[in-house]
Amino acid sequence: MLRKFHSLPGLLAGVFLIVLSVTGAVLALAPTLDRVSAVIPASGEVSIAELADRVVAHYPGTEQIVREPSGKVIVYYSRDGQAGADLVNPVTGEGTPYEPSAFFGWIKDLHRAFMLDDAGRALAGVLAVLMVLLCLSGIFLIARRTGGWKNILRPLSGSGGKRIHAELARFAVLGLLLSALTGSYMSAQRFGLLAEAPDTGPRFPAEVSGGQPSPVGTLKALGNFDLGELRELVFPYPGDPQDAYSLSTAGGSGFVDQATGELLQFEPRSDSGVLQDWIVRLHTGEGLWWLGLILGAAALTVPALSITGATIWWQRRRSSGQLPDNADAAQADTIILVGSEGNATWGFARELHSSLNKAGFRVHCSEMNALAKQYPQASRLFVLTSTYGDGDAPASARQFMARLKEFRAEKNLRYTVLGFGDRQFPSYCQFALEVDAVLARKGMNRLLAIELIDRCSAAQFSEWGSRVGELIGLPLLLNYKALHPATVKLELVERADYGIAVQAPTSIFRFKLAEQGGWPRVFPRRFKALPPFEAGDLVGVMPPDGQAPRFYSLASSASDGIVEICVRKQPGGLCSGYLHDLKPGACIDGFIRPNPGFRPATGSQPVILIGAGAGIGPLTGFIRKNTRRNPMYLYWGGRDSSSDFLYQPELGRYLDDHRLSALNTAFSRADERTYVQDRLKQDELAVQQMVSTGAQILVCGGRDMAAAVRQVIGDILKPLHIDIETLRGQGRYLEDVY
Ligand SMILES: Cc1cc2nc3c(=O)[nH]c(=O)nc-3n(C[C@H](O)[C@H](O)[C@H](O)COP(=O)(O)O)c2cc1C
Repeated sequence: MLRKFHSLPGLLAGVFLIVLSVTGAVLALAPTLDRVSAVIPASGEVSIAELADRVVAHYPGTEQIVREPSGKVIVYYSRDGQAGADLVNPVTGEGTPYEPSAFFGWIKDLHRAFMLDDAGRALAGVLAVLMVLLCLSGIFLIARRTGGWKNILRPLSGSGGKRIHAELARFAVLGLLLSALTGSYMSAQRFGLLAEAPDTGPRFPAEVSGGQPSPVGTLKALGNFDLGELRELVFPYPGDPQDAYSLSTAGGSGFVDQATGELLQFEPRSDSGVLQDWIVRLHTGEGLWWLGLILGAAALTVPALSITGATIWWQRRRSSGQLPDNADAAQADTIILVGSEGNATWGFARELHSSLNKAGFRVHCSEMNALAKQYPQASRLFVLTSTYGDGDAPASARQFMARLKEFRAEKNLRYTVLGFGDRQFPSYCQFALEVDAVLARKGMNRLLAIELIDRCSAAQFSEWGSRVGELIGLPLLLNYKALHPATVKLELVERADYGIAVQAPTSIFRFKLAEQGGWPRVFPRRFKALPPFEAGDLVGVMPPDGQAPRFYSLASSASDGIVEICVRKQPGGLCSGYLHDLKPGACIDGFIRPNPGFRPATGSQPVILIGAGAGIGPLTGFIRKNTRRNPMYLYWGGRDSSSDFLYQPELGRYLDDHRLSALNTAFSRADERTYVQDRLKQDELAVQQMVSTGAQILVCGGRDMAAAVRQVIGDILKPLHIDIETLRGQGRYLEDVY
C-alpha cells in the first residue's frame, strides 16, 4: 500500500515534476550569483542615512532605494522627466544600469506556472503537494528498507536502479521536502486557501513638522539603522513639506520626518509577516545563498529519481506479471498470495488465477507482502510460496509474517498452502511449511492440506489442481508451461582445476559469449545477448537432458567480459558433473538471473566476506570490483592449501594493491585442522569492532558452514547487544547458501 501510495503520484506527475525541479535548480543559483556580484559592506559599516546620502549625491532625482535579500542595492530615480533604475555600490554611491535577467525571468515563469497563468500556478501547487506526499512516503520506505528509523543512514544493500533511487532519495529528501512544503504553502496562499499576512503597514502620521527638509544624510532615524536592515526607503514627494520618508526594514516599517529626522509611527513586523518572509526565503534561498545551493542540488536529483522510479515500477509490474482481470481485494471471493524470489512461482500463480477466473470466480492475486488486513468477501485463500536461502522467506514474502499479526480472517475463509522448492535442500519448502503452521495457529481452517512441488514440476501442480477442483466442485485443469528466459550459448574458454587430491574437485570456469549466428550477428547492439550482471548474480545452466536449470553464483561482472563461476563436483550431481566434463571450446546454454539481495553495500564501512569451498567465487568477484579500496576482509575455508586454495594468486595481488585488506584462511585437512568459524572466533575483538562501526557481513558457501558461521557470529555479537536478525533487517548480514 505504502509503495503504491509512493509510486502512483510519482508516475502521474513525473514529467511536470522534472520541469519544476530543473527550473527550481536553475533558480536556486540566482541567490549565489546575486551574492557574488553584490558589494556588501560589513555590518555597522554603512547606515541607511550614509547610503541615502551617497546615492542622492549621484542621483539627485532619487525616488526609492531598495535593498534585495541578496544584498543588491537598487536606486529608482527620475532624470530629465525619464524614470531609471541603477544598481548601486553602497560604499561609493555610484551605479550601473540595472537590468533584471530576462533568462531568470523566463525560468521563473516556467517554474511558477508552466507559462499557463492561473491554471499553471494551480498545477504547480498540486505538484508541490504531490511532492510532499512522495517525500513522506519515500522516507517511510527508506526506513522500512534499512530496518527502522535509527538505521536510516546505514549503507543500503541492493543494486542497479533500486539502489540509485534509494541513495539519491536519501541524499535529497530533506531539501525536496522543504521546497515542496514551502511551495505548497505559497500556492495555498495564492489561491486563498491560507490567509496571507496583511500588507497594510502603519498609517501615514497625522502630524509632520512641515519644516525645511534637512539633507537625508543628517536624518537621525535613518542614521540609527544599519544598511543590512534596509528593505526599502521611499523618498518624499519633492517640494511637499507635508510628506515624509517611508521606511521599511527587516524589523518593521514607519515614516521619517524630512525636517526633524524623527521616526514616526514605526510598527514592528507582524508574526504572520515574519513567517511569510521565512517561507519565501526557505523556498527560494533568497538571502541564504548556501541554502539555495542545497535546494538546487536536491532538485537536480528529481529527473534521476523520476527515471529510476518509473523503471522500478515497470520492472515490478512486469515481474509480478500484472494479471489481467485481477479482482479488487475487497470484492474477491478467491485470494491467491504469492511468495517468490526468482519469479518462477508467479508462473504457477498466473495459471491458477486464469483457470479460476475462467470458471467464474472473482480472483485477487498479489504478493504475500501485500497481505490485506482482511478479505471481507473471500472464502478461499491460496498461498503459493517458494523457499529461499536456507529455509527462508523469498523476497515477496519477507513481510508476510509481520503483516499476519494484523490480519483478521473471516470465519468462512479456508486456506491451502502450496510450497515450491527443491528436494536437494534440507530445508525443503521450509517457509511454506511455516506459513501453513502459522495460519493454522491463527485458527483458520484448511481447504486442503499443504502440498509441496519439487523443482517446478508441472505434473505435480496439475495433480494438485485436480484435487482442488474436486473440493470446489468443478474440474480445474492446470496446464503450467515453464517459461525460462531465453538462453544464450556460452563457450568455455578456460578452466582451473583444484582439490582433486583432497576429494573436493572444484573448478573455476570462464565462459565467453559464443559466436552468435543470424540477426544478433547483423545487429549486435540491438540483440544484446546478456543483460548486465554483477558478481553475486546467478547464471542458470541448462543441463543436457532438458531438466530444470541449475543456478550458480557468478564470480565476474559484465564489465569483466567473461562469465565466471566456481563449481564443486557433487557426488552424483547432474549439472556439476556435466560442467566438470567440459573441455575448453565446448558450449553450454545459460541465462542470467539477478540476485540483488547479495551485494556488498557501497560506502566506506568495512565489509566482512566469509566463505568456504566454491563459495569463494562471488566473494572474489566483490574484491575484484573493490577499486575504491574500501576495507574488505576475507575469511575463507578450504581443505588443503596445496590442493584447493582457490584464487590464491589473484587474492595475493588484491592484498598487494589493497583491494583486499586482510585474508584469513582455514584448512580442515592441514596439520592444525581449522575451519573458517575458528578464524572468526580468533578475531572476535576485530569483528566486534568492525560491526560496531557499521560493517556488513556476506556469507557464501554450503549450508553447514553457514550455520556454523551464524552460530559463531551470534556469540561474537552478544556483548554488542546486536543479533543476526537485526543485522539482516538492516541488510548487513547477507547469505548466499546452497
Ligand atoms: C539460492 C537458492 C536457495 C534456495 N533455498 C531453498 C531452500 O532452502 N529450500 C527449498 O526447498 N528450496 C530452495 N531453493 C529452491 C527454490 O525454492 C525453487 O527453485 C523455487 O521453485 C523458486 O521459486 P521462485 O523463483 O518463485 O522463487 C533455493 C533456490 C536458490 C536459487
